[in-house]
Amino acid sequence: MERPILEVKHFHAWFGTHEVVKNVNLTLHRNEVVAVMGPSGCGKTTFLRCINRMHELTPEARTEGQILLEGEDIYRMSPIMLRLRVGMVFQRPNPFPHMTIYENVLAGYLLNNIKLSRSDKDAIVEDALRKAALWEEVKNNLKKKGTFLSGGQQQRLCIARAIAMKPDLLLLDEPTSALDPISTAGIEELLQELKKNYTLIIVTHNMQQAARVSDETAFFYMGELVEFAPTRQLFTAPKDQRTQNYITGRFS
Ligand SMILES: Nc1ncnc2c1ncn2[C@@H]1O[C@H](COP(=O)(O)OP(=O)(O)OP(=O)(O)O)[C@@H](O)[C@H]1O
Repeated sequence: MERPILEVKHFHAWFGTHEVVKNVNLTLHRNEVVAVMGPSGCGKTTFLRCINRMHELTPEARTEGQILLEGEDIYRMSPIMLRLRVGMVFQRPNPFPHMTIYENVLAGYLLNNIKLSRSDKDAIVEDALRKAALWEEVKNNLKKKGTFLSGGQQQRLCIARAIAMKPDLLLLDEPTSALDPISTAGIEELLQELKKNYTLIIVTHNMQQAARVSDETAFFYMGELVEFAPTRQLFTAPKDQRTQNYITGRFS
């Protein structure tokens, strides 16, 4: 069997003395969509931010344990190199306002001073925008600012920006929570396409969304990974009472 893309081993995260991720163990394989679900404040975003080492940017934040990306300990890599391999899409679409659509897609290269020929740039921009299902809508407006797009289009632009770097792993933190239902459906459809080429971890509050888009679901409660299972199994036959309580709406 091929090596897992991500292995999380006895992993903890703190803000000061407050432990918000508690002894998480998890193994992820390629070309899967994994949903991370759980009540507000249970540590979903913090966990995601540990995977690309953004957590440590907060003063007083610390971690313990291991996260291996293709067998390599991410806490022994340079955070900059790691973030080239682990893309992130945030809750609110955040294209760079001073950049054109074209430059936004290439932002990871531009900001890291990675030199490319004009033809390479054109090819990367077209490929990433096609994969993000945005090319047809913007191909004649590449010199316009990214902020001129609708919210759903801006989020697809942010996805294009992340996949332009050809990441091993794409992290999405509630990527549809600021979008209307039609844009949300568009992004969910896109996730199914993206999984052919990428491994995705999506934090979501929305159980229906987790059920629709993911192959596996991780249920967090008060910092603990309570249950990690194929999505259908987790929703139809949860093993833990806390998962059962959550999916039947006994707490939110
Ligand atoms: N910058 C911070 N400094 C201190 N504590 C924080 C910080 N960010 C989050 N926390 C705390 O860490 C815990 C986990 O927060 P986190 O945002 O990871 O949860 P979440 O499950 O993603 O919540 P939500 O679904 O509401 O976004 C919470 O108790 C929160 O108050």
